[in-house]
Amino acid sequence: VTILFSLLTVGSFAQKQQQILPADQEIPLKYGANRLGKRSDAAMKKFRDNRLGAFIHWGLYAIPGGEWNGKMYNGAAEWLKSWAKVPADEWLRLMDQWNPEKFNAKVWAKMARKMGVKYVKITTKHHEGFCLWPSKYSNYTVAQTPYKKDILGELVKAYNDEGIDVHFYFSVMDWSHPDYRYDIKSKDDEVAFARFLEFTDNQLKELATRYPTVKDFWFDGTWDASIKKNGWWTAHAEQMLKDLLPGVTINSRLRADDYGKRHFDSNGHLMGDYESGYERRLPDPVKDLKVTRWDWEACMTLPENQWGYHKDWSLSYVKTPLEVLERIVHAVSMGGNMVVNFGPQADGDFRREEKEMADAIGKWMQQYGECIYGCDYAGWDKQPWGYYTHKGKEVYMIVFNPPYSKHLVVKTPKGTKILKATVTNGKEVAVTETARNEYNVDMPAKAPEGPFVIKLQIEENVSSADKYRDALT
Ligand SMILES: C[C@@H]1O/C(=N\OC(=O)Nc2ccccc2)[C@@H](O)[C@H](O)[C@@H]1O
Repeated sequence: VTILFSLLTVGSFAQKQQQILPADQEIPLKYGANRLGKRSDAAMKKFRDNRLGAFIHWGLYAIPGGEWNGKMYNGAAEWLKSWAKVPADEWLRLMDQWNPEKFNAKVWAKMARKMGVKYVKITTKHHEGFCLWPSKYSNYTVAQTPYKKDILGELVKAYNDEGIDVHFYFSVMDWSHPDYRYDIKSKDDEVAFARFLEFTDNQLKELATRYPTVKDFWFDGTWDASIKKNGWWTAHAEQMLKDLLPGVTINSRLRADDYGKRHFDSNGHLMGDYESGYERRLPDPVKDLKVTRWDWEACMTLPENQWGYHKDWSLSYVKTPLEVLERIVHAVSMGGNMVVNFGPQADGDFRREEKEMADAIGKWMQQYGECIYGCDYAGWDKQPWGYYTHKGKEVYMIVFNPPYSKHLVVKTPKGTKILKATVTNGKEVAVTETARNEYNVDMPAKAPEGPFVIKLQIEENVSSADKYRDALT
């Protein structure tokens, strides 16, 4: 009882605090974190340096687009089967209508390149169980639709040809499979779920071998008790993919440890290669600086919560391109990646709002992308005018809120001096030291129309004669 109590206490403590327990208090885990700290290999560096990605949520749900039997549901469109309580066999009959006549993988890839994304995460199979590839382990795939062809294969080739990395979204929870269980409550459940995990292994091996250029697996649909009670399998799935595809990255959402703890194990260590809990939310730039200790990737939707295509976006607020841009910069400023979602229409084209957003982001990234790609957390105190990112000997100021004072207050860490400040077009702006490690960086005389970047040349570990006297309070 004591051991169980202490485990539960540790577990809940770690869950709330994600605190790293002193090594001598750590509990032994067979299926906990395989590694402490960030991965430092080239494949993870590429994942991190990419910084900006796009999500593609595309499946049968795009056909009804949030409406079933004449009733509009304002929940996430890719969950319509659940909201409308549609039986699996009836839902999967949507396959007879799957024939995206406007689909052109090359057009999608060019749109992604113009937006400036360095990787695209594609839903190979969402909760509904419909596979965008001709899986030989399921009857619910593109091969059994009027379209017939391997959509996933076409997309992998088209994106890779544009120099864009491809990541696979994979939902473990599969509403089409008779052996899926939400919980394990009997021997029968155990036997059925074992068959289900074998089916899942087969599909993962199939994806890894058919599409060996895939760089990442983003697991989803892993929150049910059935998975949490099979933490061993989540560790096995990660290792199986890493054996098949050396360098591949795996998100934390796959993992559950010996006690069902997800993302961070019972000792508070991150499982997988990057945290994937920031979905439609971001860490606070002052209160949540703990996230800078590990790799993480956020993902976001344009509406409040629509991943798959929904025909009526008037049901919630739709973010402007500027609001999308600020979230991208916010994530990178805290050492994270940002993945912006697209929910293609059933015909294979994109809705106007998504095309306009991609175009606007692409224009900004073309001019200022150097403050995003390959950049990281600068470690400087957040200021109201915007965000910092850091690369090599440079710190970038990304200005979203220009002040009436016409100068931008910058507080540098102890021993760090600002040598020069230039606007991206090369023009210098004045830098005035106002106090110890405090500066006013002037706004450019003609402030750009929208968010812009000032590049700071810095010198670190400078010990200068301290000309400032602190008040003797
Ligand atoms: C990216 C999204 O991922 C999902 N679910 O994610 C979560 O449940 N996310 C979550 C839940 C609790 C905490 C943090 C994130 C899916 O159900 C949804 O359709 C979409 O594919």
